[in-house]
Amino acid sequence: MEIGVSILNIPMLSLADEIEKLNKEAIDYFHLDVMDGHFVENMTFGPDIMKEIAKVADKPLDIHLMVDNPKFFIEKVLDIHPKYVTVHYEAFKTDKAVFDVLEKLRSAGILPGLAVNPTTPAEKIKPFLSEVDVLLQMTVQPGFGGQSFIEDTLDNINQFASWRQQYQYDYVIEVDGGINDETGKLCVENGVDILVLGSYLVCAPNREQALEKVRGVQRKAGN
Ligand SMILES: O=C(CO)[C@@H](O)[C@H](O)COP(=O)(O)O
Repeated sequence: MEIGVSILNIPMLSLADEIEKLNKEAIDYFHLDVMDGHFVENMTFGPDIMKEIAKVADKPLDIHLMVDNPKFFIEKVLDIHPKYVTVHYEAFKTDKAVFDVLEKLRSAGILPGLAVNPTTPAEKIKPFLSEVDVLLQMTVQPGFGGQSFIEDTLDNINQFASWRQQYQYDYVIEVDGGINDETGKLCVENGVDILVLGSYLVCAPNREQALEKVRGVQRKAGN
């Protein structure tokens, strides 16, 4: 099990300091939520800020594009070499457009991811599973941090885990939204590999303890 930290709930003006602090914590990725105010009703940052983040972050970047026009952003982040770039299934009008963008990422040396909103049935994602390295199941409606985990999303998670086994796919399953030690445990028990921690970690009075709680639970479960 790996841990990404979503920086969405960090005040923008303290981003550099907070990233420096988070560099010292036992996390595996910085999860960057890019929002354009169209695909979701919130706006965050664009390529220039991500380039600044890349200069201070010493963990791999996991970019989550909650935008209508992912191609625009992809072109502009190639030179910061993120590990993953994840686009939303719901942002595309045709399956071909989804395949094209996943291929574009792979040919640029970036591991392609597909994100799924809580209400999107797993069946819709099935055609793309052989082409993705990360399957990001949103466990809240995307747009804002601090929401509660939607338990119904466990159905999709189970389905993705079972198809992975059945068809020998090798994508990792990531969850994002409302993740804490308890919901994280539930997710890992259902086949999740990467937990994105947002407000649970960023707003914790003691981040090390908060992380230890999540890692401790997983250790007991043997993951
Ligand atoms: O992408 C999103 C929300 O759209 C997430 O990354 C949240 O930022 C996670 O924050 P918490 O729900 O854990 O507070």
